[in-house]
Amino acid sequence: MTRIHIAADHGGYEIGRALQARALAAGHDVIWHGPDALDPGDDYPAFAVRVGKAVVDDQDAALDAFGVLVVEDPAFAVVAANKVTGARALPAVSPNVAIAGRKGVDANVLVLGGDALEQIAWQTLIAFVTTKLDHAVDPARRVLQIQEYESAGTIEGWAVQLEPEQVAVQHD
Ligand SMILES: O=C(CO)[C@H](O)[C@H](O)COP(=O)(O)O
Repeated sequence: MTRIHIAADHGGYEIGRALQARALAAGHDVIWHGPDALDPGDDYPAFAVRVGKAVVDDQDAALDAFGVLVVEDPAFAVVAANKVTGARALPAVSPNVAIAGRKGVDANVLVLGGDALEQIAWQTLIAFVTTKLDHAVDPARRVLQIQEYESAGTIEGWAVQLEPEQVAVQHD
């Protein structure tokens, strides 16, 4: 069962709640990170950081977890979520964009726009949580380089070299 941490600010509240309901109905372990009700004055950074941190904590504990944020302009919340060490948030307007983000950079937080059609947003979410990082040296090495900078503060050290046998075994 995939755990989905989800939140929305006032720019995406309705779609956020709709996606929460659909994910629950589909059998996922869904955790809503707020707000409790539509608040036209709320601010996205707290939701973005909460969701990013919850996902990273779960992934560090080897849980299958993803984050979903729904806001008016996804780019802003992407910036906030990516301040969490270990978060790799990206905006996606379609399943294909979500799939590319999962395959290319092992993205773990999906940021959707509140003006998205519910059905497209749902298909994008499902594509995101069911696609894996490409089992290839290049994307794996690049994710390791990002992680190297996050943890060591350098971008040219231990993670630059990666041989094919060092890529983690893919589990389907
Ligand atoms: O897009 C957003 C975050 O990424 C917010 O939903 C947006 O900034 C809200 O702005 P406003 O209060 O002006 O409606």
